[in-house]
Amino acid sequence: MAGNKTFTLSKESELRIEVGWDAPLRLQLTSGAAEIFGTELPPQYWLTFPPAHKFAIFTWNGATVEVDGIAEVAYVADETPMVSYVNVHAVLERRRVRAKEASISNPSNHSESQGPRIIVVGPTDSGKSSLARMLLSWAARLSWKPTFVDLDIGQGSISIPGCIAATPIEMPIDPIEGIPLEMPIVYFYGHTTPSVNPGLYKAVVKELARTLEQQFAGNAESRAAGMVINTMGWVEGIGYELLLQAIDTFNANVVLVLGQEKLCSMLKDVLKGKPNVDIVKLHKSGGVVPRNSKYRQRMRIYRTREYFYGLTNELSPHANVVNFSDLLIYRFGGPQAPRSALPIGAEPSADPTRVAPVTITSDLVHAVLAVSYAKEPELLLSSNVAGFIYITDIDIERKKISYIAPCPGELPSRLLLAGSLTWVD
Ligand SMILES: Nc1ncnc2c1ncn2[C@@H]1O[C@H](COP(=O)(O)OP(=O)(O)OP(=O)(O)O)[C@@H](O)[C@H]1O
Repeated sequence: MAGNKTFTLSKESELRIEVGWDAPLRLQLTSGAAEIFGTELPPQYWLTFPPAHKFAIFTWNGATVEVDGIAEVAYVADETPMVSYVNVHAVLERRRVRAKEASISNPSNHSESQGPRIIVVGPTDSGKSSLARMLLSWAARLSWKPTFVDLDIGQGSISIPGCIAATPIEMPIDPIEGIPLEMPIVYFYGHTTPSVNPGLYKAVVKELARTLEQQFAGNAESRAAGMVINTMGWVEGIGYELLLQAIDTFNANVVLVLGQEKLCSMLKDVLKGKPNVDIVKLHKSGGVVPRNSKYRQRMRIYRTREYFYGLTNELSPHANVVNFSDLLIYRFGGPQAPRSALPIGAEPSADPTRVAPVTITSDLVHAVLAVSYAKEPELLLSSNVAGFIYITDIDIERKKISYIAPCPGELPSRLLLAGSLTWVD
């Protein structure tokens, strides 16, 4: 599709758009009211969407939208699962109101004043992130500040890939800029698939849950607003095991299962002993665009680039050179004890969460490292991270490391974590 085009949307329909890879696309709402994943569009205002963006403009009561530019795909669909999604939102809203009332009438009872803890599960490309966004934005439009937890290390939307993170959502999510990056709580796993070190993945999930639990205990407002947890699309084998762990660790009480009967019945069966957990099956939207591994890889690069340079290159990252001795780099899952060092008969067991120092070699060039808030190496697992740097050069002779950081000045800590994440400018 090329040039300007006006789309007329009738009640409860949506315009689905896929922006091409080569150029951005502009659009404006010319009449009526419409929203993108729960966030209302400003009227008569041109919005520019970057290449490869895929989204839907949904209207409850009718709207017209003018599109300028080339879209790879643009069509109107009037069959959507949006009514069922908003019905879930209405139930959640009542629970938040009840929790808030309880926090006023009985402030010491933390279980009654706990709002809904929703976890969105389903296979890859079932629309989990989009549904999580809608639920968060609809809640934020009603002045709640729900916490968004993203456990998807492949396509993380709060931090960079390889991390799990949480952040309060205080405003409807910007359809272009996404989740605001202000002060999220980020834990570093270091790889983009959990199978590299499932034990570590479980441990960082636990750490994030522990930190959030502490925050909720002291903040009645965010406790009542509850949380929305987005998960990975891996629902078989270890992936399924990790889902169950997440439901349990975050004490989720609403499990929304997108588009898979089998997963829903498995969860109902395994969670039948927990009557306070509601499991709700929802239809996947026909608009969800399946993404292949190449696209996902490209989006990961895009996301890391955005961290260092900003969405529109508005950040200017800083190059620094330090001595080897200025930085202490560790990695998790570090070396298991050799058999010879074990008591006779004992089997070597690698602790997936044990940290080991990393020897600085040229192998670290292009590595993305997390800067930890930990005060000592033993605390690396339980500490969240302040941000990331990437290594541009290692001078073995002069023992110097060159790196790029998103902001100037000294790093907040000299304890860094390495995984398998890399970035090439
Ligand atoms: N109704 C829709 N119309 C058009 N595009 C959509 C719609 N719903 C979702 N999308 C797009 O489809 C893609 C996949 O959706 P989404 O990210 O929500 O799925 P997911 O299940 O979270 O994926 P993952 O497998 O990464 O976990 C995204 O680019 C999203 O913006």
